[in-house]
Amino acid sequence: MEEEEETDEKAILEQVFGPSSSSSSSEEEEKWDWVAIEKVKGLWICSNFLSQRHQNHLLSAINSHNWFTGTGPTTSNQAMCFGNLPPWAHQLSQLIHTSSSSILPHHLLSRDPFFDQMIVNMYLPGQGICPHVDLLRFQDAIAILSLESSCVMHFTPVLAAADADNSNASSVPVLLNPGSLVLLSGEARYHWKHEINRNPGFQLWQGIELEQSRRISITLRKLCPDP
Ligand SMILES: O=C(O)CCC(=O)C(=O)O
Ligand SMILES: [Fe+2]
Repeated sequence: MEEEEETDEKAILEQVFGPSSSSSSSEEEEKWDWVAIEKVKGLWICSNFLSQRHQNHLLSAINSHNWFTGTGPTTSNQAMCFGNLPPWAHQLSQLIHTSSSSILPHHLLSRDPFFDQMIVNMYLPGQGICPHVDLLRFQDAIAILSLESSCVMHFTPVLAAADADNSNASSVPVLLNPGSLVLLSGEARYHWKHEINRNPGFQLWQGIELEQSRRISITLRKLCPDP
């Protein structure tokens, strides 16, 4: 990483999460190890996007909205924001922008705001999301931050999806651990479906079934301009 980028990174992290205390400074040294998922062009994962302290900070910001604290059958498991994001989400968006400056094409990085729509999803063990391509009302470059519980997200080519055997064979698993950020752009965003199946037996990573607890995800996207 260039020296200037490192300074940027530190400044934004401090702006978002406050200055790091010396006791936790070694844990705070996030280097943003972006890994390209080879089989899915435009799919990137950064497993160490947020330290534990930074994850806790975000979780308390989310909890302060009381989105998921209701009881009974009408309890919501999703919160959506359009346009004006809460300050913590706006800052997270800036952090994602800085961190992805060497990955995303310039025409995506130069848009302002970078993201203007957010969904926060809360999944209990066993709950996931069916295979889908995100709606075309959203532009390219979608970011998903994971908190609390790990899960495996599967990517399947849109064209293979109709043929069950073929789609299983070409499905690409990606581990989303807490604190990780996944970026979908280009082919990964438009030509691959993504899915999280948390039914018993499906959350396998390297042959071992993941232990599940509540999972929270923050999805950030940018709306297309009105036609
Ligand atoms: O919760 C996640 O990790 C994925 C959410 C998602 O794919 C969506 O909201 O379109
Ligand atoms: Fe999605």
